[in-house]
Amino acid sequence: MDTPQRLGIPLPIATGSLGLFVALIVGMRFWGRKNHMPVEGRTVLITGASEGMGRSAAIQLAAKGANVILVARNVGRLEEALADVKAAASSPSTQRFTYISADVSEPDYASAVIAEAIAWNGGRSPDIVWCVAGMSTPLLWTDDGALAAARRNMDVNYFGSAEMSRAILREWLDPANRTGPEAEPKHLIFTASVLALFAIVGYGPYSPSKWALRGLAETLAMELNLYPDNPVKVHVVYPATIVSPGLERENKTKPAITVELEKEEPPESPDTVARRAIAGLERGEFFVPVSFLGNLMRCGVMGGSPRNNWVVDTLLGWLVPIIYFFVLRSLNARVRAWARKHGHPATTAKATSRPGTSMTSSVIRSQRGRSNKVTKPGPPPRGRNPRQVAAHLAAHEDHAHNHGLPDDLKADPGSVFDDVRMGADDYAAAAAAAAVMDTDLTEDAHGEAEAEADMDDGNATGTGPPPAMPHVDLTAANILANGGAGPPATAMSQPVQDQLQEMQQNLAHAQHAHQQHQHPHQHQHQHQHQHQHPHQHQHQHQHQPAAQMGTPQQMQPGHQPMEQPMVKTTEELARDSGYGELNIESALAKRLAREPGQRLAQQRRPEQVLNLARRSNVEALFAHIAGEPARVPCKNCHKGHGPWTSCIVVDGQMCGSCANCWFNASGARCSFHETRNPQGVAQHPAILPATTAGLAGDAAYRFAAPAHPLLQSHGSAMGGVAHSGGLLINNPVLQQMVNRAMVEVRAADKATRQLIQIEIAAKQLALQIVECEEMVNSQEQASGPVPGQQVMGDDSGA
Ligand SMILES: NC(=O)C1=CN([C@@H]2O[C@H](COP(=O)(O)OP(=O)(O)OC[C@H]3O[C@@H](n4cnc5c(N)ncnc54)[C@H](OP(=O)(O)O)[C@@H]3O)[C@@H](O)[C@H]2O)C=CC1
Ligand SMILES: CCCCCCCCCCCCCCCC(=O)[C@@H](N)CO
Repeated sequence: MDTPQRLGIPLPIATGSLGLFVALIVGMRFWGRKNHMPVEGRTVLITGASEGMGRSAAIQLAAKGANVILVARNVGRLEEALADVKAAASSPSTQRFTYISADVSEPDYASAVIAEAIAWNGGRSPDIVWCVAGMSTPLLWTDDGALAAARRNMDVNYFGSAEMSRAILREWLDPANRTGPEAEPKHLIFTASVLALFAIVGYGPYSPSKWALRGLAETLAMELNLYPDNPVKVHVVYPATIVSPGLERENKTKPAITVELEKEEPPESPDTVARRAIAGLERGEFFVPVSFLGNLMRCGVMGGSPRNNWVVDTLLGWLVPIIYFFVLRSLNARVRAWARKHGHPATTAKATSRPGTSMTSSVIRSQRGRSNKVTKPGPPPRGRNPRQVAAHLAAHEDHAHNHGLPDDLKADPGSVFDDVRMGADDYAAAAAAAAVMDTDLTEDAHGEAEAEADMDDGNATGTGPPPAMPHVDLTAANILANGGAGPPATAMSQPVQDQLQEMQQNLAHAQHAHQQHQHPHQHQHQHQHQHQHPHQHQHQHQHQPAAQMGTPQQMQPGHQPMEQPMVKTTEELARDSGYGELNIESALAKRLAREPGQRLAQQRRPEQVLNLARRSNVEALFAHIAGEPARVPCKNCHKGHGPWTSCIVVDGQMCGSCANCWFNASGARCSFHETRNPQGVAQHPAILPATTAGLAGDAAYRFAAPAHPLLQSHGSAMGGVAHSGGLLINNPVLQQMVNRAMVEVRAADKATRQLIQIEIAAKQLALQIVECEEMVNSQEQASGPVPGQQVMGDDSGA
């Protein structure tokens, strides 16, 4: 009775409530003895089964005759746990055990896990799924990293279980898997915490994830009534403190006041908690508390929750407010007393186990490369008043997820991508910080690798390698620009634009074969394409000599074996770009001339004749062909200066300037050059790490062949025009573009890849919409509306 007294509950009330509780529980025993969750011969899948309560549950269920599938990330620990589970089996000859390594915080992890489990289980889904995997990062809400920790806790605790529950329910509830209402129900078990019922200071990053879980579980408890022929029972376990490896980890960031208050609920061993939880599950409870206080808390929050027992729950429910009357007064008084004694939490970081400094260093440590808005300003200077410090921390962190994009857009459209990337960096750093909290503080050798893995998963939510979708830098934007009355096209876009224009014109022509009013230039395209085999296809861009593709021979890489990479040297591409004999004199020019070229040089003003007698201008030309595109163009290129259409840099060359600014001016005006430090180029955040090596023999070209969705969508937009297939794919410019994209994507880290994908998706959407608009417009412009059927007819006739 020590606890209630410390909580300020008068003894009579404490004994009274306990007596009532015990009487009711004892009473319960008489009218509910059936085992509602037999496990013998059933298959149980448990996430978070390699340590702590999950591991104990796995062992105990094995001892009751279950087949068990353990899920966690770390294979070494899974193997150890698996051995323990096997050793506990009641009939080792018939029971089967396995593990699956998976990270529950990965989006879409669960369906693969369930598929693997079903395959292992002879085609049958597990009968019981218990989501135990979880983590906790206790922090005061204004502590550094609390928001990042909250996201991470949500990803693991809530989404980890949410995804799993969805994957298994889609199996269980499949009409094909009907068992009828009388069949033994499946069991879906969530693991929350008493902190989902009763909040205490310091669990801001954690409690909501468990509250969310409860919200989901109760929703499902009702939703499952929709499937009387696929009976499934939902349960939620509400442990209090479990003495587990997880507890050790969370204690490293736990505020001292939290440590103090949670002493009210005595810690239990994982085995005890698992045993009580299984007992509750066998009693058929929805709401599975595993301690006295846990049960009281449960009765205090019932609301519309399913009842374990209407009589007990109702009576205790009446009692709990009276208990809370004392408990809450006591707890809050203690927190206030704590504050009086220890002062503002921000100033007591050093004196206690508060994580202030270590958290900050975690963030810095796990950060890669550039500084960002989370880490840049560093810890607040000492000597500020505590309120300012707290305000600083809070404002600072909120800012990280709160960019004023519209304003930025107004100020400088070119900065949008940069800004978005900064946002992602912030998130990456935040996730990294959380990841470090999650695992890096563990003592074992896995820590580092896990932190890395976690960090990656924070950076990039996608699973597996990114699809082989090239980053079509700028191209789609230019197509868009071309589609509307937009700004003039820039890098690499003109040939693509032309191709698309041709295709659209072909389409238009097919639709309106007798249309008279044609621009001569367009007309020419049409006549050229109309009856030609795609590989003989040749186009003449009179307005764009610099972008000439060279001879028809060069335009037909499709005739080469696909495995053979088509890589030209920079010098060859310079020639292909329309620059004749060049004096290659300087060392840089000589070196670049031999390097694999990345692109054709396209002039902003095609008619302009460049002075290539100047040695550095040849360097600039070669650099433009051989270099890497700057992530964000320099100010000059952004404004449209310089001879060529894109901003290209060569790592460590041209004093850091881009090729355009090197031309004629030796880089003097280039904003990359401002530091006058050649090394600065590679470090400039706007520039990707340059990786020009290794294109020869690169499989890049093979990836060029499977049509990029962008191209496919145009192919299909052709609506059946015969030669749409080979049109774009055989274009060397496109192949260069794909090769370059390969280089860029290989060099990109996960966060950048995600952004690349987002960018692509955004552009594709835009493209689709604009094309759709154009299609509609062109149909309207034609001699009256043309019904779709007729168009098809015309096509097939063409
Ligand atoms: N300890 C406590 O005081 C309390 C804990 N709880 C909850 O009870 C459950 C068990 O806690 P506890 O016994 O402390 O567990 P531990 O923290 O000791 O063990 C966690 C288990 O989950 C696995 N896991 C963690 N993160 C992931 C992930 N991202 N993907 C897959 N598996 C993961 C771990 O393996 P690996 O790291 O290899 O992936 C390990 O097997 C958790 O949900 C926890 O939130 C509730 C109340 C109190
Ligand atoms: C009628 C109700 C009376 C209420 C008394 C309140 C006493 C406070 C006990 C708080 C216990 C906190 C355990 C945290 C477990 C957990 O989930 C973390 N370890 C995270 O892993």
